[in-house]
Amino acid sequence: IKDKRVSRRLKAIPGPKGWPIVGNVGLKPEIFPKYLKEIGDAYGSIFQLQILGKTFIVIQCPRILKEVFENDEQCVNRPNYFFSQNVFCGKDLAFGDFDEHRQKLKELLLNIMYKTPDFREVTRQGIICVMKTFCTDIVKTKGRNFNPDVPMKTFLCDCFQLLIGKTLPESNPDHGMMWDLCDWLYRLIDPNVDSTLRMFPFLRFLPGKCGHIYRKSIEARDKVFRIIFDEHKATYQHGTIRGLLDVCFKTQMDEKERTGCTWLTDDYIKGLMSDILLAGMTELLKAHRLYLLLMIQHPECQKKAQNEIDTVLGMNAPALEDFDKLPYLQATIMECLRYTSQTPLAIPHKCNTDVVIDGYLIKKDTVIIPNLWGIHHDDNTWGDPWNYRPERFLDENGKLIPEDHSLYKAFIPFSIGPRRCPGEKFSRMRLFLCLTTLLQGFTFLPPEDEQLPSPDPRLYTTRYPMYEPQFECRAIPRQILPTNRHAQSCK
Ligand code: HEM
Repeated sequence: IKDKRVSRRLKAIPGPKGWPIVGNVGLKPEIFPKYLKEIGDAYGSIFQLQILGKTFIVIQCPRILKEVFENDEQCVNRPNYFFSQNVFCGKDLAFGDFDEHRQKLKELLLNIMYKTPDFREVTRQGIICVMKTFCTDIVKTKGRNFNPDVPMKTFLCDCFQLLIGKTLPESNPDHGMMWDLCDWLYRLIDPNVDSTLRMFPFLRFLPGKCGHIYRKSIEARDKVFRIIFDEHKATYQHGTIRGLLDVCFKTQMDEKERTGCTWLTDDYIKGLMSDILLAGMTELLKAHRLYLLLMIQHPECQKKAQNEIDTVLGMNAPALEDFDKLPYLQATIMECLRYTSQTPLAIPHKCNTDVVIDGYLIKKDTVIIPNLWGIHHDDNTWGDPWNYRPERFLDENGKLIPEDHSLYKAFIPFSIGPRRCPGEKFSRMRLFLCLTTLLQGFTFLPPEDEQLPSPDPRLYTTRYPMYEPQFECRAIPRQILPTNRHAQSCK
């Protein structure tokens, strides 16, 4: 906004008054989204915080968020992250500015995931195969207490399938290496660690917590790059597509052949691969885990979903064509994503230009925090936001509400705009197939002689990026495991 007169007429963004110089630095970060929601309830659905001279704008209204995020040009960048620059050479998709290369990278990922029929089929077959192993693992627990994270982590390792077209057998000592990488990177992303290293980058070479986390992350990264990336690239044969990495290699080589050089360097491919591991595997793990917890805490919802599955599918394994035939099941998944809001503050955005919203001026380079958690628990929109109630997503005929329904518009677990999650459709497809299969085969019960944690999102320890409660449970087989009408071969 160059014209000073216009800029003066704009309102000042409200927000809590902070201390001189340090600003609102004393915020209680333990349950940060909840705390932000409380500030929003007092100051409005767009407000500002000042922290050490920097302005942060928090938005917790879907309409305003749409206006700000859906414009391709105004708010698609990211704040600086130490880990992105230093672990991924600033070339990963999720934590860098949305420049020309990242736009192409995202388009490439979306094309591979959703527009390549062969790839879709490989993914679908992969899910069906690992589901079989997953169910067998659960049967082995024989109704005793077990931590669902254990089989789930093995089962989600099939993100290998997405990347390289095969899964590493459980017996392979490198089977768990991706979880190692995710664990270390999540510690590094923690704002306390990331901002300390951004301010004092030399700490990464010194003993102490930050340096230790950084070095462990690099070690885990190098192992994954060596075993997945390097080995796969060395065995790539032009024309043969085994998974997402091969599509990237093909694009890289085709462009090199055509023009003599390519923007799609190995660093970009490695960055993309890491995003898929970090964003994909951990988010899916959280979603599956929380869904099971909710089903155990709400046995009436579990029963209703099972009845629907029995009526519609009987003993047949679910297929994607069954999506619309199981509205209640869909509603339980949507309500889980709303209620838990497992990615509570999404990934912060940064304005690439001055933006005027609702009469407020937001200056270029201001960081915008979308409080999805706050949006999903707004009393005015949802009425009873703290109840897990799948029926809210159904109409009077038991059908899923249409996408233009006001509740659907306020339901944004994958965020919105050009930077929305590219894994949305993939995740919804996966959650549908996996959770349907699980409820078809098993009834999930609380553990014996142990307390089940509450699924109430107001109680989560929100050490960023939110580690929800871990728990043990029991699973009782309901019937012989579903017969598979679709998988041709599960090697
Ligand atoms: C239940 C599962 C998931 C949830 C709730 C979720 C949620 C989100 C959210 C809220 C964002 C931030 C969007 C923004 O900045 O406005 C995001 C970004 C992202 N997600 Fe997901 N996600 C899930 C699964 C996945 C999966 C399976 C993949 C991988 C295939 C994935 C890949 C990504 C990537 C690459 C980004 C960064 C996009 C960009 O910066 O342009 N996510 N996700």
